[in-house]
Order: sequence, then C-alpha cells, then structure tokens
Amino acid sequence: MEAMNAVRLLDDYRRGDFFLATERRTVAGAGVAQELTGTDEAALSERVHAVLAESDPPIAMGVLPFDSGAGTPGRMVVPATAHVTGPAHPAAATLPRREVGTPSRVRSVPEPVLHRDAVARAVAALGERGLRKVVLARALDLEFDTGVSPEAILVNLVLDNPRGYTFAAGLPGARTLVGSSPELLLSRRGTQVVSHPHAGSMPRSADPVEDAENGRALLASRKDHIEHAVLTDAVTEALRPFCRKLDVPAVPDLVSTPTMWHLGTTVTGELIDADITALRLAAALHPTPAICGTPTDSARALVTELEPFQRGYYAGAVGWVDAGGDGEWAVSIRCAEVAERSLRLYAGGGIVPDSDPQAELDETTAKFATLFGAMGLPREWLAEVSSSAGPAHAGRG
Ligand SMILES: C=C(O[C@H]1C=CC=C(C(=O)O)[C@@H]1O)C(=O)O
Repeated sequence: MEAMNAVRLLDDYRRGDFFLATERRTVAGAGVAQELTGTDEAALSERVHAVLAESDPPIAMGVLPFDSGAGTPGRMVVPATAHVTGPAHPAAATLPRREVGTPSRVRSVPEPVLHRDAVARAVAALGERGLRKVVLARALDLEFDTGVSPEAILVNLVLDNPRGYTFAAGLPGARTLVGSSPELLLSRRGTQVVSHPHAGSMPRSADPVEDAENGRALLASRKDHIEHAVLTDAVTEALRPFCRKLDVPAVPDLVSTPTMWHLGTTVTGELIDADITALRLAAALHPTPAICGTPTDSARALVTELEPFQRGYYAGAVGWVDAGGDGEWAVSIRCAEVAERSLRLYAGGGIVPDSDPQAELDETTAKFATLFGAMGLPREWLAEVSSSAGPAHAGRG
C-alpha cells in the first residue's frame, strides 16, 4: 500500500470510492477489486478475512447497515488501489471550501410534531415493555435542481473537524454515505482494542458563556448520565468475552465536536485471541445503545414501529480491516445518504424515561448542524424546517 499525501487523497476522492479521515490517519480506497456483501455480519467478517489472506492491497473497507435483518446488506470492498497515510490536518486547513449548492426543497421526515409524538410514545413504551433506552431518529430530505456533490461535502466536513471520523463510502444503488461521526465503535491494533461510546448531548453555542454552561449542564444531567451508563454497560458486556483485560472508567468525560457536547467513555481492552478481527468485533458490538437501545431486540422493534423510514446505513458502522485483523470502525452518525439530485440527512437521540419530546426534537435539530454547516446552508433553515408547527413550515421553495 502506497503512502500518499492525505490532502491529495482528499482532493482525489470520487463518489463510489472510500475515504476515512481521523485524528491519527487517512485511509482511502479507489475502484473495486472485490466486493463482498451479506446480511450476516459475523459471516461477512469471516469471508472478508479469508479474501484478505490473498488480496493485494491487503485491506477491505466498507459499511454495515443499522439493521441487516431489514434486508440492507453490509458491503465490504477490497479496492483496486488503497492508501493509508497520516492525518489530513493541519495541511487540510489550507484547502478552499467547496460549493455544494442550494436545495430547492427541504422536508422533515416525519414532520417535527410527529417526531415529538413518537418520542412521547417511546417514553410510554419503555415502561410498558421493560426497555431501559431506545434511540429515535428523524430525517431531512433535501432536493436539488442540479447534481449534488458528495465530494464537496466530504472536503468541507474534513475542513470543519480535525478530530472527527470523517467518511465517504460507496453504497449499493450508486449512492454515497457521507458524514463526520464523533464516535469510535471499535479500533483494533494487535491485541489492543479501544471503543469510545458516546451518549448524552447538548448543543455547542457561538456564545462562549452559554457554550461552557451547556457543557456543565450536560455533566450535571442525571438523565444524560443514565442514557450514557446504559451504553457503556452494553459495550463492556459485548467486549468482555473477547478480552482478558478491560478498562472502563467509572465516569464519562465531557467530549465535543464543533456542533455538539457529548458524554464519552474510552473503553480499552486486551484481546484473548489475536485472530479476532476488527470487523468481527465491530459486528459483535453493533448495534450499541448509542443508536438502538436496551434490550437490543425490543429496542430495534420499537424503532421499526415508530420511525417512518428505513435507516439504511445511518446508525450502522463505517470502517476498514486489514489482512492482519487490525482496523477502525466508526458509528455512522452525523451523516447523509447522497443520491444524484437529492440527499437524506439523519439524526437521532437516546430516549430514557425522563426524556422530554421537545428537547429530543431540538437535539436532533442541533445534530443536523454538522451536515448543514458542511453544505453551507443557513442555520435558520434548520430551525424553520424543525419548527414543531408542522407542515406549513416543513418545506422550502
Ligand atoms: C444517534 C445519534 O447520536 C448518538 C451519539 C451521541 C449522542 C447521542 C445522544 O445523546 O442521544 C446518540 O446516542 C445521532 O447523532 O444520530
């Protein structure tokens, strides 16, 4: 695998290919030497491992869906050419921002008032069905009169956040998943594994006093600590059978992106069996309660019942694995599925018994700001399309 300048790789990215920029490295793959798809993620990881023993380049990259049971397959590609190099920053900061264009229509799915209703129904269902947490999402559909460029969105996302897991990945049906996630599902290097689960949120603010206050409020929020503890417990339990040592801090850290504050816990472990690959571990962890809920099956059933769309590759995972089993997988949030002249943005939030429907609607609105900012769209539009007044406010143009 050749090393090439990360900025050049970013500039060269074309839809259909794979790109992941992190604080530590940049991974890019172009073209398709082999494609493997499947709805059983553990089986897919075994097939990928077998293929990688004979592949050049010895690396596969791709996406896992939120729910492969809904028929959306995991997709892994051994690219024709692959590059693994250093971080895109600070050099990327010199790149000019790219124009994305203005959508002719922006629509909330479901309408904001219906998302609030869904949150209220979820709160009721938690008690009735014995769930500790469920994550509910909504979408924004943007339509354009001309082609929309995932390449431009990717460049702007990389510029906006040197610390994110910023990705673009080709999907079946000539679509592209593009986004910038704060959340590491799993990385493996030799026998060392790391997961950095995130749950609990407050928006960042341009006003430094309010911004710091929001961070403090999140650290003091009992509801958010409960939401986070459910997640950390599940990640710990999923990793435990694979690890001889596991380190789980007792309290989460306050972590941030340019648009959100979160609670995050860095879980580190040492594998018992060095043959377990990063993709196999990602498949074992997914879906965590950061994007689904607890217990997993009942939470997933409730998501299917209450959300008026299929999540596809939102709230799945995006990453890579090499022939030695090392790799890095991010939770695919703060992202959009881009088609020819349209795109769908997704944002969700964890619901626990103390959740408030309006606050949950506002939280999804704040999370959309990552993609909205990268597309150069005004924040006021986001507020307008997320107004709980409903359909009269739900469209533009
Ligand atoms: C499900 C999403 O965020 C997750 C990650 C961080 C904080 C979250 C929360 O506070 O609810 C969510 O669990 C999303 O951005 O769509």
